[in-house]
Amino acid sequence: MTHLVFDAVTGERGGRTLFEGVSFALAAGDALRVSGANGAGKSSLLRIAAGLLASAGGTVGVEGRVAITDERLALDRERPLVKAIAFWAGIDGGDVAFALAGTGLTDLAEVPVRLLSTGQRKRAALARVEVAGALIWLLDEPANGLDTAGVAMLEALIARHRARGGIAVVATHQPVALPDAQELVL
Ligand SMILES: Nc1ncnc2c1ncn2[C@@H]1O[C@H](COP(=O)(O)OP(=O)(O)OP(=O)(O)O)[C@@H](O)[C@H]1O
Repeated sequence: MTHLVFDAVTGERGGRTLFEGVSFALAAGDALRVSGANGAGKSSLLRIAAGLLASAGGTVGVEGRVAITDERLALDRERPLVKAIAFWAGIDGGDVAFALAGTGLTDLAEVPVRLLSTGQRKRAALARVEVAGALIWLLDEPANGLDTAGVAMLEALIARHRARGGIAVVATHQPVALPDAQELVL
């Protein structure tokens, strides 16, 4: 069964302890909101969950494929958006049209990634996560740069992901509605 479990996890960066004793258990359909001051370690926690950074203590249990978004956009800047997303669909097998529609980007399909606005780039990052078909979404400040409609789109996307058995971990300073989410303050 899909799950993401932290048991007394310690996060360190550059020899400095950012957090310790962090525990939570997420199963299919669950969400976790991670908040905390700048530098508290939210991004580091997501990177530990993704297996990109080693924890300095405790155990992490992951069952299911993981997709992470951070400030970098893992899309080819020179390609039209639809082709850049399709590159990942080619690897991961997702539905490009569905991902673009779900993020409100259908009309921008032919625009090169480098010409997208800040909010459109944020939407494109979500389309890339959607197309990855992963069950565990790790979203780092996904609402930054999104307008009101964009935040509503994000909320709907996460709700749909959870309804089909996905897990969402959302590190955010913004008010993003995550019904029945667990809360973690670092
Ligand atoms: N590669 C690294 N080497 C050493 N220290 C790092 C490295 N990356 C991040 N840090 C430090 O780790 C701390 C936590 O960073 P992190 O990005 O996880 O925090 P955050 O809670 O996501 O912050 P923000 O709200 O500003 O995005 C910061 O003090 C940062 O300077």
